[in-house]
Amino acid sequence: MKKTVKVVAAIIENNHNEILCALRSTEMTIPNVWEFPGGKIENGENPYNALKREIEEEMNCTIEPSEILNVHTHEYNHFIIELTAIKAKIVKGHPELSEHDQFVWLKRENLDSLKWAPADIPAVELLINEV
Ligand SMILES: Nc1nc2c([nH]c(=O)n2[C@H]2C[C@H](O)[C@@H](COP(=O)(O)OP(=O)(O)OP(=O)(O)O)O2)c(=O)[nH]1
Repeated sequence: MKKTVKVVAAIIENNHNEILCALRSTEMTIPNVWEFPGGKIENGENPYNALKREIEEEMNCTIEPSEILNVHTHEYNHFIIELTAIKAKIVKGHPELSEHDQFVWLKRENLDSLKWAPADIPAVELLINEV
């Protein structure tokens, strides 16, 4: 049976109504596709705290999560992901690249110009339709 992995991802919006998109590197699982930064929820961890921890670790900045955009389950070849997308603002620092190859800030209407991780597509569509 495939393992289900719980992942949180941050929909980080700046003051220009742009959203932070991150390119998974060639060394990561599911490489060379765009995602929202975040990572796996640890055992017993609250999703909001997990997201704050992941963003500190992977971008060296502090976020304030606000609300859940959506929760979507997607089956990949080797595992099932339950992806919780949470809206957030940066309250300290600027995103620094470590694990990702690239960051871009995009307006909602341009989000569909990227090749997204399959599990992220429902969140991307919700964001595009928020305009
Ligand atoms: N952080 C994040 N992960 C996502 C998204 N969409 C999506 O399918 N994933 C997948 C990629 C990874 O397999 C998993 C998240 O784990 P992670 O961010 O800790 O990734 P990782 O490559 O370090 O994980 P690992 O498999 O090497 O342990 O969820 C997303 O929007 N954000």
